[in-house]
Amino acid sequence: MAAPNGLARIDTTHPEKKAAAAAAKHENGICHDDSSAPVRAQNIDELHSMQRKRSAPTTPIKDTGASPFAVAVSDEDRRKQQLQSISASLASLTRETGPKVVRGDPARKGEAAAKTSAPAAAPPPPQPHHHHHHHVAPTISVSDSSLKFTHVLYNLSPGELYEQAIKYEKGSFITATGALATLSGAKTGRSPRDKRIVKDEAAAQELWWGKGSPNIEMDEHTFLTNRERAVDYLNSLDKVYVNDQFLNWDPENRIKVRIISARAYHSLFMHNMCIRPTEEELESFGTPDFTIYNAGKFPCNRYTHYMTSSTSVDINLGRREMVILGTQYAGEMKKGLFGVMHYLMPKRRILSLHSGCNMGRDGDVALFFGLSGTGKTTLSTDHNRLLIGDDEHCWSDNGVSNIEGGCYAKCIDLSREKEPDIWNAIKFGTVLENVVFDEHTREVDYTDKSVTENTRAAYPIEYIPNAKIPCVGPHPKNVILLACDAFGVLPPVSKLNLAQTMYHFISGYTALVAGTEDGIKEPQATFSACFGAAFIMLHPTKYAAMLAEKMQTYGATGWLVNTGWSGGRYGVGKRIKLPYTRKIIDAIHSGELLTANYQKTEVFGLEIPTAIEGVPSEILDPINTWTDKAAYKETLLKLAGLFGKNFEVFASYKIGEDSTLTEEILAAGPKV
Ligand SMILES: Nc1ncnc2c1ncn2[C@@H]1O[C@H](COP(=O)(O)OP(=O)(O)OP(=O)(O)O)[C@@H](O)[C@H]1O
Ligand SMILES: O=C([O-])CC(=O)C(=O)O
Ligand SMILES: [Ca+2]
Ligand SMILES: [Mn+2]
Repeated sequence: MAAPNGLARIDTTHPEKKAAAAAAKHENGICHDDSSAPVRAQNIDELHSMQRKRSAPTTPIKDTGASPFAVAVSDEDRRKQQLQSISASLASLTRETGPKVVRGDPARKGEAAAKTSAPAAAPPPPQPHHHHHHHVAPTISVSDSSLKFTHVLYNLSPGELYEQAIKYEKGSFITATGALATLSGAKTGRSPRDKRIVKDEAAAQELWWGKGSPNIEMDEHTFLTNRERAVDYLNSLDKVYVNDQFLNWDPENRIKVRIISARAYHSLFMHNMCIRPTEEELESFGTPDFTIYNAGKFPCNRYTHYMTSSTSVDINLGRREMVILGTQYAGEMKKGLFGVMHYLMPKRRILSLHSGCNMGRDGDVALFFGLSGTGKTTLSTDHNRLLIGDDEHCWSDNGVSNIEGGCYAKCIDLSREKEPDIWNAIKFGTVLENVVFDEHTREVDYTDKSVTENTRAAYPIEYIPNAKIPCVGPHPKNVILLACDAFGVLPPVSKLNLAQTMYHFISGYTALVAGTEDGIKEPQATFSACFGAAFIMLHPTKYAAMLAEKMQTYGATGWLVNTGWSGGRYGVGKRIKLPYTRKIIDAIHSGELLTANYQKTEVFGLEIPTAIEGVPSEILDPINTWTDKAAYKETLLKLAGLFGKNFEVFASYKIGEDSTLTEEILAAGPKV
């Protein structure tokens, strides 16, 4: 119906005639797009309200006990209980009641919010007190904060969190593949030097303190000061995000966690990283076992005792709480909870592990230990195997279980070819931290380190196509210790006996390359006990003894894999090609390496295979790849010296009940 000048003609036909004409056309078997019925809304507001269907009301809580007096709780009562529980979490310790909390976005006035307003909550539940302070907190029953409502955005969906982030948080964008690009602010890695643990009587006895320990003490009063600062900050906001989720896929040892945060970015990160409850599980969630107050946008007060910077990450095991001030790096929450698991699980005789974990189709499980950036996520995400988890696991009498519900992959230099499963997981729902992208196309440039080298993607584990859900498996067959050796002298793979496995597990060697830990930019040899000294709570020998016992009981084999330099040290040689490392790992899984021929290296006394399918044999012994043999020997001895020096502090400890094993472990180190 084009006019002679080529422009569409304005149609002046009466709508009724038009409908009749359309019907006639339809009869001819031709359907035109002007034939659909018009929208039924009377105005734009009504149209908009039609777009969003109200979520179906959740079913009442079913009483699981067999009590004949059990009464079903109504949806309204359940919501009220939830809000009261959140108000109790947010309660100031110096006022009588928690804040008035209300569900919903303050920007959506007059909608759901007004209807669900909760009465001010009951005082917070009594907490175990280990100390008596001479400081008696004043009771302020009336304050401005008790006059205002705190809006609670409770367990929002990724779509809702995207909208919140994009609307309210600068630096939030949707990338070309649908991920949410975010900025974590000034901190782009964890701040281990700003971590504090409350040293109450129980903690003083149970935890590892002193030289080498990551646990820097704080007193209860200082913790409460920081907690109050965080709670007051959170309550001063228009709205807070609350996540109620789980940790640990082992149903008998599941922990309920609540995360209260100021940013949609943090809420989406934890939505991805923790285990997501079903509707039903959420209904009976009740009181959390552990609560995080993430006030990371707000600094700590440097005049507060124990504060050495404006960042403070404080864990109080007695109160089962963690407070974050002065850092918005989201990994702090995930690793804070990991520390808590390192305390709670060993109490139940369960070993917590900083490791990745996957399983072959025949049920053979492998653990991948290693410090940050050594390849836990990269190597446990293996297209030929089922992924149980990439970073945090438990090993109990029943087998292994993932602690988390998501993965946290490094993205620097990420490529579709080398890491296809991680590449494809970066889609809608995934949080992409600190990456750089094209302003217009929104294509991410994974090689760009302008913001940080520690760029990260956090995605739910089911974004990996061969994830094993539920994330549990049988006892491990192989225990792979990953080290990224920037000195280039450790062999690409060695088979370890039990004593050597323990020696290297306790040593926890790598050379940090990227800045996961704030402040570290240049490569540097690092020893971190149990491949995670920053997260362990007890003395390393406690975890080592448990690992030795489990490996012995279940007949697991230990391996040391160098995912670092070959052909010379950092600056001279190159990082071992990922496809070669994958071939090595394949040969461990398949059993090929168990029956290979071995030779023993000097100094470290490591058993190295002479050939591996798909790997050039000359790289298997590092000396072959160095042109300067004298420099090789010198570097080898230097590293051996560093190992020896690091191990000195462990020489006086006994590992397990078995003193023979302890002696064997001490003898399993390099000979200088
Ligand atoms: N030969 C190799 N083996 C393993 N990873 C390699 C190798 N060469 C390069 N890489 C790169 O090293 C990085 C390993 O990071 P990965 O995310 O697996 O660390 P991680 O051990 O999971 O650390 P974190 O505990 O911090 O999450 C990836 O960016 C990977 O592409
Ligand atoms: O915790 C982080 O920031 C990332 C990580 O997995 C680690 O450092 O081990
Ligand atoms: Ca990882
Ligand atoms: Mn990690």
